[in-house]
Amino acid sequence: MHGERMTVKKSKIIYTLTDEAPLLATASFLPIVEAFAGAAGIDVEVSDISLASRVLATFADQLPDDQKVPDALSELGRLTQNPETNIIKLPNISASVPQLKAIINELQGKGFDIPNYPEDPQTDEEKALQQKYGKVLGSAVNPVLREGNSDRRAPKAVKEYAKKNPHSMGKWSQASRTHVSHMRSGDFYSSEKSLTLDKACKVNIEFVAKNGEVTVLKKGLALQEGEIIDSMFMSKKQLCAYLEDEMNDAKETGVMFSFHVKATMMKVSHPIVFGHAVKVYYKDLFEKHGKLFDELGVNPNDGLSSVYEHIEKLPASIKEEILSDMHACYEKRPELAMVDSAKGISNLHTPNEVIVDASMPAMIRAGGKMWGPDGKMKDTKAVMPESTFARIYQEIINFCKTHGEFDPTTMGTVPNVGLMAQKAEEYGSHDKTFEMKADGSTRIVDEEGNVLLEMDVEEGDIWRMCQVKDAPIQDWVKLAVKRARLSNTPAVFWLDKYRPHENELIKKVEKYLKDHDLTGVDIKIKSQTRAMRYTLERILRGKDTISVTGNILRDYLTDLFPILELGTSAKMLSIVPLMAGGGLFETGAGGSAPKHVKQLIEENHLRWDSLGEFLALCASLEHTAISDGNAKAAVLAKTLDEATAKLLDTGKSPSRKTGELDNRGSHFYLALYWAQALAEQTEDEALQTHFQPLAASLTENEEKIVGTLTTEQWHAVDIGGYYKPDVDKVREVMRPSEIFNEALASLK
Ligand SMILES: NC(=O)C1=CN([C@@H]2O[C@H](COP(=O)(O)OP(=O)(O)OC[C@H]3O[C@@H](n4cnc5c(N)ncnc54)[C@H](OP(=O)(O)O)[C@@H]3O)[C@@H](O)[C@H]2O)C=CC1
Ligand SMILES: O=C(O)CCC(=O)C(=O)O
Ligand SMILES: [Mg+2]
Repeated sequence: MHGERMTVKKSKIIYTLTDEAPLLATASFLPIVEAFAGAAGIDVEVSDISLASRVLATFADQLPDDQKVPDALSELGRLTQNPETNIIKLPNISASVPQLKAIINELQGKGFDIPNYPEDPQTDEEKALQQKYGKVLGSAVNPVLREGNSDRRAPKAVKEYAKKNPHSMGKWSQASRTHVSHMRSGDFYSSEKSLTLDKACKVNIEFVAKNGEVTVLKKGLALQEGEIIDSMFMSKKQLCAYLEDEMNDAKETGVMFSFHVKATMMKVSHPIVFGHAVKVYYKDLFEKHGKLFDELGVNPNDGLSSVYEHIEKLPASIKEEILSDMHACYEKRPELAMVDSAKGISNLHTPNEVIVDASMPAMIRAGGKMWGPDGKMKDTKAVMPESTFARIYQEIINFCKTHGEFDPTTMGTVPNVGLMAQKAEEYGSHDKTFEMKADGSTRIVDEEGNVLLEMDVEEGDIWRMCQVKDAPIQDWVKLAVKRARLSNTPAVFWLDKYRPHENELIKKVEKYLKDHDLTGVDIKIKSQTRAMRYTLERILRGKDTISVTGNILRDYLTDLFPILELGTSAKMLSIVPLMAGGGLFETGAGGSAPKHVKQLIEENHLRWDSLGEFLALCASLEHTAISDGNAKAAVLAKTLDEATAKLLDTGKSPSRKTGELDNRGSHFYLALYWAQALAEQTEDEALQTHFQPLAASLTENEEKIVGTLTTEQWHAVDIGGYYKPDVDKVREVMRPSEIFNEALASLK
């Protein structure tokens, strides 16, 4: 033997089941993945990390056996530490409280005996329950799985396609009144303090009241040597004064008001900020009915929807008075940007419908406009209280006003290398974020009693601690150098030396860059506004620039540039090389597109584009080929790449319009082109023979299959639920072509 026989390990890819549009798309695409991957000896295992599954897993101990659900997310989290792990991760809902209440309602209606969410817990039992539900709230999935830094980019074929087939871009006028507003003091940026630990230690987070009484907010937090920690707060007083000023300014100057936060991902701090915006906008309403609202359990952090929800139970006359007082606010306040102007749903309705990473780029792509209450697109004052990152948007708006909108046929591309691993920076601050109950000071104290960081705070301030470990920073610098070298593209670290946290980061970046051979690579460090300006000057000239950023800018920039360059961030390749050696392949850089579900249910058309899934699958197969020595997987990856390019070239991506090719149709074409490419290649004869019958039958039946997939549209369909749709009903809707289904089944 002498090791001559090549041993091929059994390979496995884990495919996640998530929510909304991507879950529906999976019902159609997963059978294709299973059929094709099976030919290379790859098992495709599913892992249900949907919001529904996560809620049910939380209460597994109190559900009957036939309703118990395993804790798939924790298991996946454990697997990220295993070098053999290969996960394809689709976008999932990061739930706000109103969404959590809606899903609890749906699950209870389906016979799952789970408790209501205690919004205002009084007893210890209710407090424990709120904590339990807290684990599924907000961005509860991504931080668990992202045990590596982020590499997001537009693949060459996708960028070329966008250049040849540009999406529409709204016109930017120099007379546009759109601008970004942020706090000038009293925000996290203004108060931030930061340091790098010279030795490992354990710390407590403490609040010291004016009378000297100490409350431990968090106990025994273990920190590593070389870790950067920060302490910062946002002043409630200054935030509310700022919001009042900005609303008055918008009213006086006749510009619309829009509010952009990330209440889903920044699940503790931003709902509070959002709640202040609601209370300030509807100040008269809350002043007059505040006591009643408190009794009813209205929570402004859940948006105006909470007022609507709770006044339902009131007698008609009181309800009408409240609604009339609510409408009176609109007379005094500026127009609000809308989510759905037909239904009167505004930007302040719920905290999850306007999410900054997607909302600002969509506005910039539309020429600086958002929908107004009258259903018309208008200029807006985009309010983003926290100044740390808001300034990049003003910079790009200035640029668009001067140079006009970007031209997708000529503009360069901006890939991103993002610091993300091990819950880096603000992203991991949720369990260290506190709303201050009184005036006093907060401090981070080590076990020897040394105060590491301390600051004075007032009642209502939002204080938080962030941390970033040293190993992820080293890995991030390495990834940046690697991407710069492999793509022969300049890389810019977007770091601001006047921000204490980033000043600490700069020291480490400068140190760790020395570990690499930098000959021939162009690496710079620039403050955020300068980095933005530099990158935009280059984009305009068709030049590419890698942005190397911290976690929040990773999120912002990987929607911003793709939406301008490609029309959507769904077309991004989104790789997370896990630090333990495995691979996490995310599909696109966007979310779960709730609007798409509505169109499917009403008109049986799913406009979700699975290009992100195709790209992730290809990268996952390439990873399998290398890590498992699976040569067939390499052939599958190569042919999938060809099929994806052909799908783009032949215009078989889903259309937005009902009656035209949709998600299901585009999956058919991917399968057809992939089978044809496999049947034609000669690198692996067994695969060639295996796929020839499928290629022949799909080619022969193209018209019939596509006919079924498109003519069935235009009528309402029932999928038996929103958060936990019925599996059989979804299958029926998403896989309507028997001929296609049988052809795939015959491959096994
Ligand atoms: N990786 C993850 O898990 C992420 C999850 N999220 C979560 O997703 C949900 C929705 O977030 P939201 O901010 O609305 O952002 P989305 O990215 O879901 O939606 C914004 C818009 O982008 C377009 N879009 C996104 N993906 C696709 C796709 N595959 N094909 C075609 N168009 C696409 C759609 O435009 P149009 O309607 O014009 O067709 C959509 O309405 C939230 O619960 C959020 O927390 C958000 C980001 C990442
Ligand atoms: O985790 C989330 O809530 C959103 C993640 C996101 O928007 C991103 O990674 O781009
Ligand atoms: Mg994002």
